[in-house]
Amino acid sequence: MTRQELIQQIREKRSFLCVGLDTDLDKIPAHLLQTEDPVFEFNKAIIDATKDLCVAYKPNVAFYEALGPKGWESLKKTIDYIPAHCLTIADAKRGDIGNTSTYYAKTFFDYLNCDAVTVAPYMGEDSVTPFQEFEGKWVILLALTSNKGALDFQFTTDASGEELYKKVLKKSSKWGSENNLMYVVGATRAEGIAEVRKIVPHHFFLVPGVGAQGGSLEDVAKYGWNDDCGLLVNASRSVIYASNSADFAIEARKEAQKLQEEMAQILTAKNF
Ligand SMILES: O=c1ccn([C@@H]2O[C@H](COP(=O)(O)O)[C@@H](O)[C@H]2O)c(=O)[nH]1
Repeated sequence: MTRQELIQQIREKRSFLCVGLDTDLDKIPAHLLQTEDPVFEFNKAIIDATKDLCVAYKPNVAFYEALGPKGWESLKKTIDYIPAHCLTIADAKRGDIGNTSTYYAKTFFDYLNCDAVTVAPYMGEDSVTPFQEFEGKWVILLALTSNKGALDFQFTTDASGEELYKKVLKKSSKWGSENNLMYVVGATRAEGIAEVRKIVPHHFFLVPGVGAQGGSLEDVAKYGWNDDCGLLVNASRSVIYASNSADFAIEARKEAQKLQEEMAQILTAKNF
């Protein structure tokens, strides 16, 4: 999906919601465990219930890999099931020496046919650019993460007082363009979102941390907005585990709809 197509979807659906598919066998309704592929059955019901309310889905690969070959099968079936009008993000946080990164990229872009993959920048340019050689695909680079451990490295400063995450942004923004590179910026770091936006005014941000982690959608929009919206706000647990009974998809839809309605108000207030 191109940047223009993504922007068009945001305009039409009045939403910049990404639904996170962190599908956990211990949390899904018990009746699904009797089916051939509980993970896929759960995801299918969530996708059917929310596909008009969101512009992206983000399966977190860890939840699938932990199940071995069966998990990979569920992941592939899920990605194939996501409609083409939604961006498909593999949250895999990969990155290695160049030839290995190429094979990670082949896995997520060629084999699984995802639109985007999350990549960790720690190993530098040659670990990231192999992902960018895939036409029409996106790298979503970890910039300022939502977790407590972000303080361990990302906020450390050099002699000039500049934080590491700012260096990552300045350098990595030269490796791609706003048409193939986005950044992960945590919703739990409202003041940081504004700083990131100053350094990369045109790129899209994937923003986890609204919902279960307590980030504020209002603050994300206040500090992260750009002329093209520039935001994909992810919610995983607060949407997909709204209920663990037979009504789970109905309740997931209600949670997604609350977020979509708040997003529609923001988009309208911004004359978008
Ligand atoms: O900084 C980051 C980067 C990635 N994540 C991922 O996003 C979702 C958030 O799930 P919730 O249930 O909505 O909290 C999850 O897959 C994380 O691994 C993040 O939270 N923060």
